[in-house]
Amino acid sequence: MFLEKTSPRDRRKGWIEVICGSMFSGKTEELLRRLKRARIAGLTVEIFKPNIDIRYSQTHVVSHDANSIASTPVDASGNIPLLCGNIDVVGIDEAQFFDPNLPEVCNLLAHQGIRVIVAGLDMDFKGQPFGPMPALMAMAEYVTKVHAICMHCGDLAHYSHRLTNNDQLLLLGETSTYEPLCRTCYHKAIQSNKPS
Ligand SMILES: Nc1ncnc2c1ncn2[C@@H]1O[C@H](COP(=O)(O)OP(=O)(O)O)[C@@H](O)[C@H]1O
Ligand SMILES: Cc1cn([C@H]2C[C@H](O)[C@@H](COP(=O)(O)O)O2)c(=O)[nH]c1=O
Ligand SMILES: [Zn+2]
Repeated sequence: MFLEKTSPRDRRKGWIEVICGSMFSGKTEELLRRLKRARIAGLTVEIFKPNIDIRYSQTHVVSHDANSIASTPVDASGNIPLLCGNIDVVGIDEAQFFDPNLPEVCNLLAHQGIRVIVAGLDMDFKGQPFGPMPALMAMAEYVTKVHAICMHCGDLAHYSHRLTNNDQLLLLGETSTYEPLCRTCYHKAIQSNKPS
């Protein structure tokens, strides 16, 4: 389990944490856990998400287990620093949907002494790296990969298999549209979807 760095002599030293994995792997739960602990520690926390993420709520970050925290929806990563005056910790969910500038924005905030915690899908439904996530993972001090349970065999899952024929990258959804699968079951599912 990720434990916060205690830095009594470095209170203004920032860093980046990334929480990544497939859908249903617990990214949002882990983000909420870290943010709630930061608040318990008396730190000021601000939470952002892309404004296209309206799956469960327009204004809150909500996990599949219905845990939630109020957030500010933004349409571009460049708006985040404008809303971060006097903030100790910044949380960002659904980072895969942000523009390519998000890693630089996170770097800027971390250089300013802010702890930045970013959660997002590392791969899209095709198994390809998703949006700004690979760059964020490269730039972060700490990367935590969490895993769901494969819906076909019960092993650890790290793919998000899409259950519909829609080929667009952006398709909001939950259990009726996606299932987490392990490598073996994902490849079997993809092969059986291919026209023969
Ligand atoms: N196949 C699955 N594997 C693991 N958790 C699942 C699965 N299906 C549903 N869940 C639920 O999803 C929760 C995680 O939700 P959440 O943190 O929102 O995930 P993520 O943000 O990674 O999509 C788990 O605590 C569990 O209750
Ligand atoms: C794989 C994949 C997912 N999405 C969408 C589906 C959900 O609305 C979010 C991911 O949410 P979660 O918190 O990780 O469960 O992303 C998408 O648009 N495209 C994809 O390829
Ligand atoms: Zn499996």
